[in-house]
Amino acid sequence: MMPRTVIRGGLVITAAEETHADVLVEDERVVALAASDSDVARGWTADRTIDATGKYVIPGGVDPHTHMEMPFGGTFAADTFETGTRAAAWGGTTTIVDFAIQTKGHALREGLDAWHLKSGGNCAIDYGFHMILSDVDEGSLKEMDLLVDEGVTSFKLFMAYPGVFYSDDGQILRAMQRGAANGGLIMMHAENGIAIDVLVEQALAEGRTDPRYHGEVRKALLESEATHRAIQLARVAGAPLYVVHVSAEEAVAELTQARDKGLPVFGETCPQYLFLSTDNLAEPDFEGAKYVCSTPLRPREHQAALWRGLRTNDLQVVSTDHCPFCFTGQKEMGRGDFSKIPNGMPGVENRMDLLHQGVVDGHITRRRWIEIACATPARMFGLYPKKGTIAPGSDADIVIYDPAAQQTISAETHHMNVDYSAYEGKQITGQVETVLSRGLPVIDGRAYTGRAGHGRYVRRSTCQYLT
Ligand SMILES: NC(=O)NCCC(=O)O
Ligand SMILES: [Zn+2]
Ligand SMILES: [Zn+2]
Repeated sequence: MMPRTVIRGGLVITAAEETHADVLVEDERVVALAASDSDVARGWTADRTIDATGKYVIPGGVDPHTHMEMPFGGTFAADTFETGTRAAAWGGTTTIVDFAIQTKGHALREGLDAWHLKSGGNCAIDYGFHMILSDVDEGSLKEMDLLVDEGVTSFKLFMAYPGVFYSDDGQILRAMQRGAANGGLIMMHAENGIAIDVLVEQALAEGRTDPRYHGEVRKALLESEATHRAIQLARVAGAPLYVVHVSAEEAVAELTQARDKGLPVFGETCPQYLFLSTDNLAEPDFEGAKYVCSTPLRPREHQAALWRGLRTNDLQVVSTDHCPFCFTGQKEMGRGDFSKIPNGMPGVENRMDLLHQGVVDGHITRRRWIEIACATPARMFGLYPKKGTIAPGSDADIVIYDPAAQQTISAETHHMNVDYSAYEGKQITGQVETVLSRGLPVIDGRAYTGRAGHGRYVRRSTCQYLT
């Protein structure tokens, strides 16, 4: 007999509906939902019953943008697949899609194999990969086809970071054309890196070396210019486009304009852009380094445009871009030169809670919370309905969420392998109570009960958001 779990009495929230329903889980899957007061639900027997009275029963979060152990800026992101996926589970995320990296001059396959080695047997929750293209040439274009067939169905390109990940417009166009043919979705880091490097050089030459200048040189106009250019290139290629970590109001406007034309252009933002600002980058005593990421944090006024974009579906997804570097020893590499601060921020544990706070604050509805954090990321990256919803046949990736719990975010209590929290002291209404990953309790009444190696690699299908 397969182990059976019944979750009773909660409010089941999916992107499509909210219902008072009991959920029957058999082994790794959801097998049925039935109204909590129905004879059908009452008739279910189970090995375990979870009482969700007064709680939300929501799909596990799908975070489609993380960088565990990423080599970047002369160091490595501080979370391993083991620590990072455990922290994700604590925060109610049950699937991540991380980025395997092609090293310049090397095959995509080499990069993908390396990421499988790092992650295999170490993850607490399920995971997939996108591929970062650092070297678009005939060889890597051909390899894209093979990767799509293997479930790596999305490819990130960079208009930023010349000499590291940067691709020029010709390379971008070629990759987009290939994506249009093989179904691979192009994800774009849209910032004009060539112009930014000029401004970095000028700032440093004038002695403007503090973390806040990271935000000043990476101008909103250079994000919107690159976003515009990426959209036009995608149109020429006849390819859909997904713009990652959108932070500038002007970039949202580019996406809105494209979508108003009916173009298949999508945008993602991250909690740091919704809750933090250049005020954080300007914190004294080099504390601003904690908030250095790219695209950068923007002045507070941009936040309203991002929330609006999430409401109007001009932005479809909220990921974390989790790329943690410790303040001590890592962020400190950039004392006296902001351009040497490793770019990236921690957040994989905080996303579901911060977005729930967005519900409490009236920015989005409960269903929209689930849509942007679970269902649409799953659809966008070919994981739906296995992930991102609670329905018969879906993986039993389920979170029991207490909407009334009060918590204070802190590095003292978080589970990410990083020595600070970007949201230190922030009060949140709502907290994850129990998390099932394919039926297995990985967080059980706020205790960790998962294990490294439970998480499986997921082969993804191509983007389902258009269909
Ligand atoms: N975002 C960031 O600052 N670091 C991670 C790499 C990237 O996504 O560009
Ligand atoms: Zn990026
Ligand atoms: Zn990233």
